[in-house]
Amino acid sequence: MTLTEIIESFKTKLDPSKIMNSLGKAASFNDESENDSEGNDSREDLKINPYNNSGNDSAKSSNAIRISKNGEDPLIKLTDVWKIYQMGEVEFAALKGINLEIYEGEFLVVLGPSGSGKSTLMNLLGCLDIPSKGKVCLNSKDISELDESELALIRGQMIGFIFQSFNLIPTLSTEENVLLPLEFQEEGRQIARQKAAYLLDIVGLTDKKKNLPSQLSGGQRQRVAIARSLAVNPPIILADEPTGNLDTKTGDYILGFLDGLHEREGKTIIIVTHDLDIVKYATRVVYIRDGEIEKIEKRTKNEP
Ligand SMILES: Nc1ncnc2c1ncn2[C@@H]1O[C@H](COP(=O)(O)OP(=O)(O)OP(=O)(O)O)[C@@H](O)[C@H]1O
Repeated sequence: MTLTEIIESFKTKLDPSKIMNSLGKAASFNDESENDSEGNDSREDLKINPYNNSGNDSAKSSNAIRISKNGEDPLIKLTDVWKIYQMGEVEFAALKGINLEIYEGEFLVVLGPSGSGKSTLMNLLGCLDIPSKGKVCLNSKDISELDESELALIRGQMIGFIFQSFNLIPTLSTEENVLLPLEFQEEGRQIARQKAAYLLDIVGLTDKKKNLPSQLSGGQRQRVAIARSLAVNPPIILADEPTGNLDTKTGDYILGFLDGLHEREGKTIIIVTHDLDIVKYATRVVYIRDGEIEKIEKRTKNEP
C-alpha cells in the first residue's frame, strides 16, 4: 500500500454537526456568534456538508481506518524509544526506552509533571521529530525511514495538531488560518472555503471569520485551532495541553468537543497534559515521569 493509499483509507465523512447535536449545540460554543450578518454568505455553504462531497466520501471511507491487516495492529507503536538532547558536551535523555502501542479509536491521555517528557513524546507521536534510538511506527511504517516530504505528508493528512499556545498565524484571519492546511489539497478553492465555513460554524465562530487571532479571546483562538486541526479530516488528533491557557468553563467546552469527535467520528485522540481533570475523558492513561512510563491504566469514560 502506498503512503497516499494509507492516508486515503483513513478518511471518515467528518460530520461534526452530529457531534455538536450530541453535545447540545446551544450549550457549546455558540455563546456569542449566531447573529452576525457577516456570516450570511458562508451559511449558504453550510447547506451541504463539504466533507460528504469530497473524495472522503468514497467507497474507500466505508473501510475507514481498517487498514491494518487484521484490524488489531496498533496505529502508532513506539519500541524502546529514546530521545537524547545534546547540549554542548552534555547529553540529556528526555525519553528513556518508551514502549507504547496506541490503537485506532482510543482517547489516550499522557499525564505527567512538568519536565517529564510529554512534549518530547508528542513531537515523536506527531512525526515532528524522530527518536535518537528506537522505533516509532505509524501503521507499521517506521517513520525514521521516511524522508522529510513523506513526513510532511503524514503530518498534513493524518494528524491534526492542537497546542496550548494555539499556534495560529498572527497575520492571517480566522478563516485564513483554517484554510491553511487545505492549501495543500488538490481540491479547488471553493470547496476549501466551504469546508472552512462549515468548520467555523461548528466551532461557533462564523461571525469572527475576518478577525485576526489578536482580536479573539483565548477560548476563541483554541476553537480556531480546533477547526484548523479538522480541516483535512485527519484520523488522529494530537493535543498538547489544549486547555492550558483557558478558564475551566472554556476548557470543558474544548474537551467536550474533542470527546464528541472521539465518540461520534471515531477519531483517535491523544492528549498530553499535567491536568488530572482530563483523565475522565480517557479510555487509557499513560503516566510518564522522568522520561519513563510509570504505569498505564485502562479506563471507562466518565468514571471518577
Ligand atoms: N531542545 C532541548 N534541549 C535540551 N533539553 C531539552 C530540550 N527540550 C526539552 N528538554 C528537556 O527535556 C525534558 C522534557 O521536556 P518536555 O518539554 O518534553 O517536558 P514536558 O513534560 O512537556 O514539560 P512541561 O509540562 O513543562 O511542558 C526537560 O527536562 C527539558 O528541560
